[in-house]
Amino acid sequence: MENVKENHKIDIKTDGKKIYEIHLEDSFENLMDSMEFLDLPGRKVCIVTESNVAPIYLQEIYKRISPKAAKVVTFSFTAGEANKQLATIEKIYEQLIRNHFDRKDLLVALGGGVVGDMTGFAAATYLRGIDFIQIPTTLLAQVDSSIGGKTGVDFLQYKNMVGAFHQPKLVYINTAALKSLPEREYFSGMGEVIKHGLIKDSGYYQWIKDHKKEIKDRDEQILREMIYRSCLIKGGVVERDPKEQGERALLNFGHTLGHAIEKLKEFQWLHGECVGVGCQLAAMISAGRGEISQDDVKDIKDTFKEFDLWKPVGEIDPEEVVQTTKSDKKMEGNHVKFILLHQIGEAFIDRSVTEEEMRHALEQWN
Ligand SMILES: NC(=O)c1ccc[n+]([C@@H]2O[C@H](COP(=O)([O-])OP(=O)(O)OC[C@H]3O[C@@H](n4cnc5c(N)ncnc54)[C@H](O)[C@@H]3O)[C@@H](O)[C@H]2O)c1
Ligand SMILES: O=C(O)C(=O)C[C@@H](O)[C@H](O)[C@H](O)COP(=O)(O)O
Ligand SMILES: [Zn+2]
Repeated sequence: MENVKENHKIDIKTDGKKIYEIHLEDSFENLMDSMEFLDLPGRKVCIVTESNVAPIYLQEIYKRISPKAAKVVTFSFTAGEANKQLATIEKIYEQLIRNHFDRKDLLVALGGGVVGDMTGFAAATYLRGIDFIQIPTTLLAQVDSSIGGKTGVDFLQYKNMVGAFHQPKLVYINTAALKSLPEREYFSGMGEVIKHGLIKDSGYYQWIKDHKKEIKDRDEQILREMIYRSCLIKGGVVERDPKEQGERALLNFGHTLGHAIEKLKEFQWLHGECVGVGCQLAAMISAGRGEISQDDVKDIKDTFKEFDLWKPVGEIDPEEVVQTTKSDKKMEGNHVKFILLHQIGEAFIDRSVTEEEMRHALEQWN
């Protein structure tokens, strides 16, 4: 990975070849410069967004793209994880067919991770694959979901059960879009940010702790540095292992139990909140094995708590969590794929975590 133009751009490469750029901006002013290479005059564009984002940002994005493209249409669905499902994908296909979209046309994902995952999946599957770009508008999407090409939907409320790897052609991040993000959603994004520090970079984890006040205040410089550092971590993993053959599984830290809890709470707790809880539980299991200390666990819990990433997990039956985990796609035969910590900043894949260890962590939760 290479940093160019004073941290405004990050190149994502696989096998030494650039596949796309992440542009880190503080407005939408440079969007059309960033999209120049996409040769828009010969292409139709469908901007996919949802009911909370559309009233704030759709008009501006539409106004910028429409003079440059052959035609621009929009598609907006009702916001929320509950709509991250095949029924919404079908409606996107309908809009594309109605407007005669062909293989050279382009989708634009304008929104958070729900929009990004579904737009990417529609792009991966419509006519066996068309191009798409990401314009992420939540912290979670800017640091994590817009990068790396994991696209898909939930099925029977099991997370991301149906999907495809399909990389975007561009990720355009406007950090100013986070000004309108509600606090709970902003803190949810911190679940993935803290995860990045815990699995890959203890210095970054320490930096997050040292700057918690500025992060909470959404200080522009600190926010920019944080998003940049998280994009480097996520992008680096994706470059080395784009299709999750090995290292990329580390990005699943906190997701084994987190996804089960997200399902059992019927998406009332946000993805980043469940990941935060899942990271804390995985830290407890790591400590139970003597990998990290109880002081580390306390430190990790305190850090998540700073961003309201603690939930009353005790209200869920531990047995249900364990059983739900066993129906998730993280099962390999009889073994659940778990990510644990050797130390803060160093994660590893483990396939030997027992039901008893999971249950014990859930019962000890406080
Ligand atoms: N593909 C990946 O690699 C990856 C990584 C992490 C998470 N995810 C997925 O991402 C999803 C979570 O993403 P999310 O947290 O962005 O959720 P989200 O897309 O539901 O957005 C969160 C909320 O913020 C609102 N919103 C979005 N941008 C806004 C803005 N700028 N101002 C005001 N409101 C705004 C949305 O309408 C929504 O209510 C989950 O489905 C998760 O599984 C995918
Ligand atoms: O990019 C990845 O790889 C991740 O695992 C990032 C996660 O934060 C994200 O929630 C992802 O969608 C989880 O993927 P899944 O394959 O466990 O459903
Ligand atoms: Zn996640």
